[in-house]
Amino acid sequence: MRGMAVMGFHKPSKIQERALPLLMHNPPKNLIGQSQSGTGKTAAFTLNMLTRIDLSSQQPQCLVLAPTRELAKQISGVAKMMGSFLLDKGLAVTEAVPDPNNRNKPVVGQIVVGTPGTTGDMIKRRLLDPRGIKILTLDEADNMLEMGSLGDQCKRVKQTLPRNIQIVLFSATFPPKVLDFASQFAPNANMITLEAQQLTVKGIKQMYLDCSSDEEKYEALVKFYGLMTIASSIIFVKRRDTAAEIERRMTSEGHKVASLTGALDGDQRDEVFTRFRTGDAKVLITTNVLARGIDVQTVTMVVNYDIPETVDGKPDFETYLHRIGRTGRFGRTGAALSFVSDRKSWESLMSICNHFGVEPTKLDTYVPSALDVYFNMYRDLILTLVLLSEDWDHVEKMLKNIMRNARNVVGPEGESATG
Ligand SMILES: Nc1ncnc2c1ncn2[C@@H]1O[C@H](COP(=O)(O)OP(=O)(O)OP(=O)(O)O)[C@@H](O)[C@H]1O
Repeated sequence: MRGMAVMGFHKPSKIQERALPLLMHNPPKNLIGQSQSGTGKTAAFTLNMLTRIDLSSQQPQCLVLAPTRELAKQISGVAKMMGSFLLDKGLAVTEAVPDPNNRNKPVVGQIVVGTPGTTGDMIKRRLLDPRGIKILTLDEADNMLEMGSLGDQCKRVKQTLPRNIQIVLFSATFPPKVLDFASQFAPNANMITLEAQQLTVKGIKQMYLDCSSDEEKYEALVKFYGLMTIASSIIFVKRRDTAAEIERRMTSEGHKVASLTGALDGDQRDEVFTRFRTGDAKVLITTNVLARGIDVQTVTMVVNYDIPETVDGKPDFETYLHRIGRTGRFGRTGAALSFVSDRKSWESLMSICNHFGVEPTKLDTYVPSALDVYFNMYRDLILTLVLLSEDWDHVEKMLKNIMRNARNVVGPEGESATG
């Protein structure tokens, strides 16, 4: 309770209120829990672990698996913060993520948070003793149980754990086909699921820019960032080479950007992500690798530079929801801007918006005069950010920037018109 108070949690969210009694009930029962992005699922499963561990032993007792190192580290950070008043009583939280400097170091600590490949490898090499584990939690569980390497790795890890442990699965999305797997992985579980219509993205202002080519997309993106100062934002692309190209162009325009893709090694990823989390770089360019779970509260804008698609080229509803869920967290405001450049990407976006019952606002890229850039192309965005922002210092800075830009483009009349 003291840990939560320090974190500023004064009352539980809906999912916490529903999940906690089910999770903490004795004898322990499995749980499959679904709730919107950014509603505090991490705190729910962390509290369950902190309540159930035996601090007199350093043996691993709770294992959390997450799809990426960034998310595993974030969860371990939450556990350490929420358990900060237990640290002097022997609480230890350890990460099981790739670390070439500590490849042979045994994992101790009641709570272990890892990625499935590395965790499995450590168990195999007897660096992590699975015999005392009593809770297995999968965050982003639908992704973790998908067919393929993540799903296989999770199953393998589970086979090494004692039987009759509590299994907890959380995600914002559980597509029907994965829900079947999930019920096998966590048998007889209590279920908290959302109806399709409850899974909304309506709290986030959604807009799109219709470009005629890839080149126009680049230009529009760079122009967009040239005019706006956004607190922090994430640009999602499909391919690593697009991320590199955007990074190059934006850097040459003087923006401080960070680019994080699977092409980087672990240390580089940590460094890039820290730059973004601390606000040193305001723009993060990334692929779907960071679409899920990441919680950076200053993110007010998500850009879908490429519309998310499944491997077979269909619109990817779940990924869209997870991506835009990086903003608007825990009731905050946020905006999402998607780029389309041909019929296919436009149809994909419309199909996604239709699926979630939202109508995105079209922003105009036609530039008849410099002033129209402000009043047409950016009107909706400016209004959204100005009207909904909670951070008035940021709004003031943004307005000053808009006025300065207007003056640069059209002279003093721009400033008075913008004013
Ligand atoms: N009871 C609470 N009161 C205030 N803030 C909270 C509370 N619970 C969680 N939060 C905050 O809400 C934010 C989102 O929480 P969290 O990252 O756990 O969301 P999530 O549901 O796991 O989202 P996602 O589906 O994107 O992974 C965090 O910054 C967290 O600190």
